[in-house]
Amino acid sequence: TLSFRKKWTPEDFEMGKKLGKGKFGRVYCVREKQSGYICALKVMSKEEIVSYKVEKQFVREIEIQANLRHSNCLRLYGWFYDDKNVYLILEYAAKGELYQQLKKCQRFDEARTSYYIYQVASALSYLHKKHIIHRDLKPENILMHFHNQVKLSDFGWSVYAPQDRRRTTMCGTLDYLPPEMVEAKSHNEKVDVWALGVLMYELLVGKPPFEDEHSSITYKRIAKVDLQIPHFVSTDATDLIKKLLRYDPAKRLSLQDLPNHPWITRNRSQWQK
Ligand SMILES: Clc1cnc2c(Nc3ccc(N4CCOCC4)cc3)nc(-c3cccnc3)cn12
Repeated sequence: TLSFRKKWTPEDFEMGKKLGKGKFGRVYCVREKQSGYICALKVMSKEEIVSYKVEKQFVREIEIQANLRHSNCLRLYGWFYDDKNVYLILEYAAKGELYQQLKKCQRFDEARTSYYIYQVASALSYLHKKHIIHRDLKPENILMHFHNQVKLSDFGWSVYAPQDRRRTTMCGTLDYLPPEMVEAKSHNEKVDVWALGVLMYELLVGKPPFEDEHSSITYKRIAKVDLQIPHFVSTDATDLIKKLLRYDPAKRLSLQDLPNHPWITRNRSQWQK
C-alpha cells in the first residue's frame, strides 16, 4: 500500500473524478500508478494556505491524522508539495459526505443513526485516549464508506488536550459549539461529547438543535441549552441526547458508557454492517 517513505510527486497519480471542494482546496479520486491503489488527493494552493493563515492548522492536521489508526478515522497516507500546491494523500471514502446523504433524505431513521453515532463515538474515544480533541465534528466532516461505515475526516481543528484559555477563532457553523466555548472558557475533550449530541439530534431531526437565523440567538440558545426535542424522537434517543447535551462538561455522558446505552443496545440488531 501507500507509505510515508516514498518521495511522492503528482506524476505518481492518475487523476480521476473531482470529489468535491473543501474549505481549503479540492479533492480528487486518484489511482497511485505503482500499486493501482485508489485514494483521495486533497490539493490546496500554497497561496490559499498562506492567505488564510492556516499553515499551523495544516501542519497540525498532518501531524495528527498521519498517526491515527482507527477504522472510523480517515487515513492520511502521506503528503507532498510542488511550487504551487500542497497535496494530502488520503484514504478514499467511497460513498461521499454524510452531509450530502442527510440533505438527500432529510433525516435518518433511529437504527441507521445509532450505528453512525456508535462509530463516531468509537473514533472520538480513540482520539481522546490519545489526548486529541477533534473540535470540528459536523456532518460535513464525516465521510461514508461501504456498509454504512463512517470516517471522521478534516483534523485541521483538532488539538492536543487540554486546551487552555487561548481563544481560537472558529470559522464555519456555530451550531456545534458547546457553552464553554461560546463563553470562551477553557475546554477539554468534553466539547466533542457535546458535538456528538448535536450531531445525533441533527441526524434524527434534520437540523441542529440550537439553529437560528441570527447567530446571536444561536449563542444564547446554546448557553441556555435551550433544547426542544420533537415527539417523533424515541424516549431512548431523547434520553441519550439529554445526557450528551449537558451544560456542565463534567456531567456529559462518558463515551465509554455510550455502547451500553439502551438506545444503542436496542438498535444494534438492525445494523447492516
Ligand atoms: Cl478526503 C476524501 C476521501 N474520499 C472523499 C470523498 N468521496 C466521495 C465518494 C463518492 C462520492 N459520490 C458518490 C456518488 O454520488 C456522487 C458523490 C463523492 C465523494 N469526497 C470528499 C469530498 C470533499 C469535499 C466535498 N465533497 C466530497 C472527500 N473525500
